[in-house]
Amino acid sequence: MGSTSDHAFNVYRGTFIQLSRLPESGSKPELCRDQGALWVSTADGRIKGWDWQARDDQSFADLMTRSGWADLDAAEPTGGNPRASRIGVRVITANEENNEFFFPGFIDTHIHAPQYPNAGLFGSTTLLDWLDTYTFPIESGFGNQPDPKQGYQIQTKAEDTPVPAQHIYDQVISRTLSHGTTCASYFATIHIPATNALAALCHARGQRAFIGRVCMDEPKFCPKYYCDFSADDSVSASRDTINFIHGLDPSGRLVKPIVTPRFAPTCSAPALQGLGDLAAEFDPPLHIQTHIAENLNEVALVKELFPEADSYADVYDKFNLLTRKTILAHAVHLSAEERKLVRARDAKISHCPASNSALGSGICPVRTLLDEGITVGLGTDVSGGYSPSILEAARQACLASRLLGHTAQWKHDHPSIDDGREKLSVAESLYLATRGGAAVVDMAEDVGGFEMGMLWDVQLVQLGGVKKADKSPLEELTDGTTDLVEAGPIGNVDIFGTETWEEKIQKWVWSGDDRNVKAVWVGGRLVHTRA
Ligand SMILES: O=c1[nH]c(=O)c2nc[nH]c2[nH]1
Repeated sequence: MGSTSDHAFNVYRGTFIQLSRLPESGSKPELCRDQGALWVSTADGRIKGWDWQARDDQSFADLMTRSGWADLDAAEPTGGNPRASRIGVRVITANEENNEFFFPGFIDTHIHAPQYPNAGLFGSTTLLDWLDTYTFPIESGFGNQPDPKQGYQIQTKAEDTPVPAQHIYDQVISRTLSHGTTCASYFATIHIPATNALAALCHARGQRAFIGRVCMDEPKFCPKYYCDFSADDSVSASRDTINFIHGLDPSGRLVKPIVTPRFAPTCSAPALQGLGDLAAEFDPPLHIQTHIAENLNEVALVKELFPEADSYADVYDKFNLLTRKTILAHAVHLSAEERKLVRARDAKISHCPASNSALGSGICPVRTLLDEGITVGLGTDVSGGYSPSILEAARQACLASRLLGHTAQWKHDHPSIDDGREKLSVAESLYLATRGGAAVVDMAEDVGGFEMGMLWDVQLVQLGGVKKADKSPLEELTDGTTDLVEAGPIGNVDIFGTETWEEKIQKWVWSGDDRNVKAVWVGGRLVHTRA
């Protein structure tokens, strides 16, 4: 928020639901609910306090008076304390009647923005043929057409960005915000202008983002029409986008660069080395993102391409790409040794269950990762994943975990345990979507919950229909009224008035979507409202 705001605080009123912090690895998060008022500074978009006593109108009025605040949108206060002598605030209310609540914004720790037009298009492909059939062709369109004689040219001027690329990126941001995603770690393409355009759009639209220019220089694997010229080009083109993003947002308050070797098969050893060095050159070191052990054929290919490495994870480690600021997408097929290495380096994992099912990659053993103390968040992995919704990713994480116990690997690793502990609860999946994701992008102190000083990266969720009468919908039904959603359905989550608040959250996870997201804020700035 800039200093141009006409008021010092926004005061949020109603129900606030978040996940508890985990006291130690292996412990399980719980859903926590508070009711009352919480205030956020318009100067820095951070939470400055709350009052969980201020639940009813009278105690809220007392809080306003005590704090010397006046609601700028209300009629002139009556009584002996005129508005002129008070500080103006704006009050935003989550309406209890309509099952509204504030919830931390979702964090998408792995999404390919240029692949969005392909969301839902994958046929029966698996990773390696999917890349050739769908992915490289669409990504290559984010630069100008290659010269048939000279091959692919790295475009460096902003005006070289094809118009459709701008439009697609704008749509990705609109769509992810509408699903409550306040922060995303984006893979762009190899093109400098289009990568910069994605960063500029996130900055202008107010979405927190990590932006990575994709590096891929290995001619043995990359198609001729979509490949960096050389390892040096991979590094210098990345440096150009990093410089652009640092210029765009010098404080890194909203948008940050992230070094992005696509994955080991597309990168030569000199490129991997150069990118590891590039990330380490900055103070603090830059974030890094890549893919790892998504698919068994990919794992075999890496073994063939890097025979000197002990494992896939070791390839990245040898080039200093396994750091505490590294996001490894997928990690479906890591060995126990590799998990130990990932844990030792404190690298993070983006679990992408929708993609893993869509491309038939396998079932990531999330419980094992968590038990071993590895930090995990959720990724949509558009367009290996078909949906830009992290709520869908949370749902798919729960479902995939329910199949995990049926796999030969799980049975082999846990021969005597059959207690269903591999299953992720709704609370755990929402933890991965919020606090887990925050830890993956190294922002656990800043986003993912409602703690003092945290940024107001939040969604306002609404469930059920908007109530017309005072009666609960169930009472209306027993009265002979048959139309439960007569007063206006809000998505697929029907609330009958008999549910506990925890049950409402379960219903949201299993049946909710963007229709339930009424408003979204990032750093205190309103960035989306439902039409
Ligand atoms: O899901 C994936 N999406 C990609 O674009 C990709 N590239 C390498 N490995 C990948 N996996």
